[in-house]
Amino acid sequence: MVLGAGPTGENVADRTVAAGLRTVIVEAELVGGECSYWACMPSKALLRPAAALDDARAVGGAREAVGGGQLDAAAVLARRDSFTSHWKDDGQVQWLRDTGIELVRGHGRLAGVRTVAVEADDGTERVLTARHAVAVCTGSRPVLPSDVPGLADAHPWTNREATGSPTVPGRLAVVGGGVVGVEMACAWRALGSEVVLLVRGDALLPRMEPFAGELVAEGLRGAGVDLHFGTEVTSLERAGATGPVVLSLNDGERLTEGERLSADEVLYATGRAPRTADIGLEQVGLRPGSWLDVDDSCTVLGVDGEWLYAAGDVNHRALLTHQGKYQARITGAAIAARAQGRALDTSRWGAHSASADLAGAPQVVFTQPEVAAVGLTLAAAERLGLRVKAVDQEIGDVAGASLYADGYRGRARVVFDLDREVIVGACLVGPAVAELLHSATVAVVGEVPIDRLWHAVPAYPTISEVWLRLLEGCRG
Ligand SMILES: Cc1cc2nc3c(=O)[nH]c(=O)nc-3n(C[C@H](O)[C@H](O)[C@H](O)COP(=O)(O)OP(=O)(O)OC[C@H]3O[C@@H](n4cnc5c(N)ncnc54)[C@H](O)[C@@H]3O)c2cc1C
Ligand SMILES: NC(=O)c1ccc[n+]([C@@H]2O[C@H](COP(=O)([O-])OP(=O)(O)OC[C@H]3O[C@@H](n4cnc5c(N)ncnc54)[C@H](O)[C@@H]3O)[C@@H](O)[C@H]2O)c1
Repeated sequence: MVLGAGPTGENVADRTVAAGLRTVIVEAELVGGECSYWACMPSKALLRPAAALDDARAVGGAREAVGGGQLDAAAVLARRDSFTSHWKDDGQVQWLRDTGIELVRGHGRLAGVRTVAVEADDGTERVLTARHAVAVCTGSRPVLPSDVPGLADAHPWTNREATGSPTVPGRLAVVGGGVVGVEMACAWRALGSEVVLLVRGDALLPRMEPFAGELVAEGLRGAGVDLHFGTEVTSLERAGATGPVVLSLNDGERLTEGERLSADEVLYATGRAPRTADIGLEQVGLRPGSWLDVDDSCTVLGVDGEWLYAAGDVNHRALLTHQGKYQARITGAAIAARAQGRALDTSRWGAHSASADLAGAPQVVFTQPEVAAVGLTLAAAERLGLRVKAVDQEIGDVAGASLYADGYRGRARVVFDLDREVIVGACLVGPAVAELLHSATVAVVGEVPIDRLWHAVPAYPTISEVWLRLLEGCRG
């Protein structure tokens, strides 16, 4: 039985059905989860037109064709709506049906060993007991600070409004310099909002290589985003239900109107919390509201009998759709193996070990410029005590990049393990680097020795030729 039909839950169910196990999936909202309706898909649908326009503007000849025109915001929002299927899940429900997965709609709560009670919208309850396993895939929700006066009454945007708004706000304040903050600042600025990005710390994307945040900051400022570091919101006040919201700031740098800022909407992009407050964790001896600790097979720790699994955002290993789906494949394989009485292979890179979560989870930040990263940063590798060196390369020096965009600006870094002679991390920043990332993921996850990578020849003249310079740097 699977609790939550986001991308992770759907994939666990797909794998257990494929293994011949009867599978029920329980969903409280829309089949497809946060990713399909209020996260990955709509946010990328909002960002892609801006990137396409920037790409055209960066190429002489094409630049003249598009001129100084702005995005057609209504058309972009309509295209976004089509990517969310207008917030209807008929297509995904049909996929469940075609795959042989049974859907039970309602809010599920653990009610004992292998047992889930599902409360339907009309208040009726149905109790289901699984033969083999329950996989909790309930995802995460936005977390807002609890100590900022006026925040709740200001009706702040979370990721749901930021990806689903039917209109473009005139002035948008964004709080938080993580991935949601920078992507949404980029998207709404391109759609015509005046955007102020308020960052508590002194850098964007603090978990990535420092140059990633620096180049994204430069890109945002170049696009007209008003970016402030060292700035905290101390209180908010919304004039009436629909009037502007006034933010009081503890301001590292001076803003307009002394230390007060007025905006039509304010987006809080300040991180995620697990959706576990009301899923019956207390029935199995766990603390409601906590992230679910799992081992590498995604089996929940602290619950006897190896029947409870947790995959996707809810286990806090890597809050990314593709890693959730990867964990789902591992979880499905583990459930099937245990159901068939087979031993698990939980060795590193084994069939039942989500090893890549920690060693090789790739991520793309779809700003202009894009950021694509996998594996360890230099700082993280050093913290682990690895003997490493960083090899840096300006991507614009590569012929393929200069053809891609006039004055291409971007940087790449690989982190090279001097003892094992393999690449343990890579970070690429620049236009169109997202599609280069899988080459880096294969190098990191495959632990391909530098002597063999030397023979992996990138085609001329592509941006991938940056690999030649990076490999020379590793060897030199
Ligand atoms: C704005 C934004 C943009 C993002 N962009 C990207 C991106 O480009 N790429 C990327 O890889 N990741 C991205 N992410 C992260 C990505 O959305 C998550 O990692 C992903 O959605 C996690 O999938 P999941 O299946 O674990 O959880 P979810 O997608 O959250 O799905 C969980 C499901 O469980 C259901 N559920 C919860 N509790 C219950 C219950 N008690 N009973 C029944 N059902 C329940 C929910 O209704 C939901 O449908 C983004 C996140 C945000 C906020
Ligand atoms: N393209 C992608 O892959 C993508 C896009 C969006 C989101 N995501 C995933 O979703 C997750 C959530 O993203 P997110 O940006 O909400 O979280 P995040 O943890 O990446 O960033 C939140 C930021 O808000 C700051 N912050 C926290 N509390 C604050 C406060 N009270 N005031 C001001 N700043 C505060 C934090 O210091 C942090 O920098 C991420 O872990 C990411 O993996 C992925």
